[in-house]
Amino acid sequence: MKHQTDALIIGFGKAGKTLAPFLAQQGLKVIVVERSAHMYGGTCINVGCIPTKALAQQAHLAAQQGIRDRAVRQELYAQAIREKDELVSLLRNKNLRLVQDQPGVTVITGIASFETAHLVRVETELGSLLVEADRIFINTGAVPVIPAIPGIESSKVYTSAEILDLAKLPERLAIIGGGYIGFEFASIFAGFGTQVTIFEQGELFLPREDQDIAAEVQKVLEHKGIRIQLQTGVTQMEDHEETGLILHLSSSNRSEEWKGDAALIATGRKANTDELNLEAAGINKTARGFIQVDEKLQTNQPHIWALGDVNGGPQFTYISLDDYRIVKDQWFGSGHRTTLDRKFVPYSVFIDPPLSHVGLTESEALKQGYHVKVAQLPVTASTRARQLKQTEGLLKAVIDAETKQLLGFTMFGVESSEVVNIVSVFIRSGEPYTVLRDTIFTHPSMAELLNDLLSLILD
Ligand SMILES: Cc1cc2nc3c(=O)[nH]c(=O)nc-3n(C[C@H](O)[C@H](O)[C@H](O)COP(=O)(O)OP(=O)(O)OC[C@H]3O[C@@H](n4cnc5c(N)ncnc54)[C@H](O)[C@@H]3O)c2cc1C
Ligand SMILES: NC(=O)c1ccc[n+]([C@@H]2O[C@H](COP(=O)([O-])OP(=O)(O)OC[C@H]3O[C@@H](n4cnc5c(N)ncnc54)[C@H](O)[C@@H]3O)[C@@H](O)[C@H]2O)c1
Repeated sequence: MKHQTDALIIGFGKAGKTLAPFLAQQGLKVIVVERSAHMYGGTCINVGCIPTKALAQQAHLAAQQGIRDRAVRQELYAQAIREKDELVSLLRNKNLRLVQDQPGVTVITGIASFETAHLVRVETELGSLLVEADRIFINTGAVPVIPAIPGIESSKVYTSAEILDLAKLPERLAIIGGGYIGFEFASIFAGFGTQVTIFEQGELFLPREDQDIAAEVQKVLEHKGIRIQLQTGVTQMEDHEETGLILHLSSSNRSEEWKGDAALIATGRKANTDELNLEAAGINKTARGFIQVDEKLQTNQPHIWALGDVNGGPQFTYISLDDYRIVKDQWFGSGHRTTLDRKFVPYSVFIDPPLSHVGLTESEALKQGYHVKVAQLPVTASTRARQLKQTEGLLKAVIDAETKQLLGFTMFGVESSEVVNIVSVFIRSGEPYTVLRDTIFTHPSMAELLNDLLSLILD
């Protein structure tokens, strides 16, 4: 069977699921192909942001109760997994409805691969079909990088998606890789009382952050029982009848073993293109294996675009959403939007409490030749944090001493993932920091700390 369509979207990611109804509302015939019925809504809804943050919230509540009894912790964990599953299932159905119920959009469940630059084969459970499209949007996301470690195929070694379904709370968990995923799962499992050790090959803890911030985060995480071993690689993994899993480790000065129940692989994510047969469409890839795009997300084939993680941009749901905006703007907007005009993109690592940042760090600003003024404030300064009983962490602002502009902001503390968005909007306004310093905020709130933090800057 062969379908003819104006627009074909491969992958039900954030960009694709937003683009599909929009294009249909403009009168285009749209087909969305998603490989798995368990993935309507994409990574974020099913195995990414949403389930991890749902578990993080329950882990936080469990940690606050400080329960040591193993059976009670196991029950709290099992309940959290059940609630996470319910939430994911609800959102997956809602996402499917939002796309499928839009007149003009057809969702096909199957694996897409290129036959030619305009023709795509889809392997469904009921057989194979072809889709011929005028325009094609690739939104197939990313998959975990699995390092070549002997024994990694053990059933006790999990990817981030697999560990979300782990029924039994591990007593000892190793995490390979100290990045976003490693830290967020470390925080989740430590919250439920698991002894977590992170093995990171790099020599610095949180290398992108200023070292005063990194030191504070490390102190708080270690206080929560998370061990962090830098400059450590895993050379072999072995199932063991009594202990469960043994990891053979190598660091610069010694080799040792770790014994526990389970390990999580969190060593980065690579483009999900293996099944696409990009060669048949003549689509170029970058040296890192991502689909090569220009600043308007167009591939070397002018009728094919790549959006989201698969194009090698920052791997965040909100960047995938912005990719949608860039593509939309090319036909239905000013035509000016590009990836180059993304300024001051914030991020949050959802550990407990979250670490959030926007703009330059102090060391980046100094490297770029700015003459800076810096303010720091502990979260204990906040009455709101005291009410919430979450007084860990600190805030830091970096100001250009000459122009008085706010160059960067970091907050390690409760509700930082909200506060950072206020600062991000403010920095883009180009106003001097004094405007934010003197802005009226509600009380009690975490945002009002911005008044106090910026008042520490002396003119
Ligand atoms: C554990 C975890 C936690 C995360 N937490 C956050 C967070 O808190 N905040 C944040 O902003 N980001 C987070 N991210 C990153 C975020 O999930 C991704 O950046 C985002 O989901 C990428 O979306 P996308 O549009 O690129 O595509 P995806 O959402 O990845 O969708 C791609 C879809 O394409 C389908 N597909 C793949 N190949 C084919 C094919 N050949 N044919 C048909 N369909 C195909 C896949 O099944 C998938 O559904 C997290 C990621 C992970 C793994
Ligand atoms: N809160 C969020 O926004 C959020 C949450 C989760 C994931 N994400 C996205 O998902 C992406 C992938 O996350 P990630 O944590 O897998 O990748 P990452 O790139 O953030 O971190 C991977 C880490 O693993 C280390 N590493 C690599 N190979 C190793 C090895 N063999 N042994 C030990 N350490 C090794 C690297 O040095 C690095 O520190 C992130 O880049 C992020 O964009 C975002």
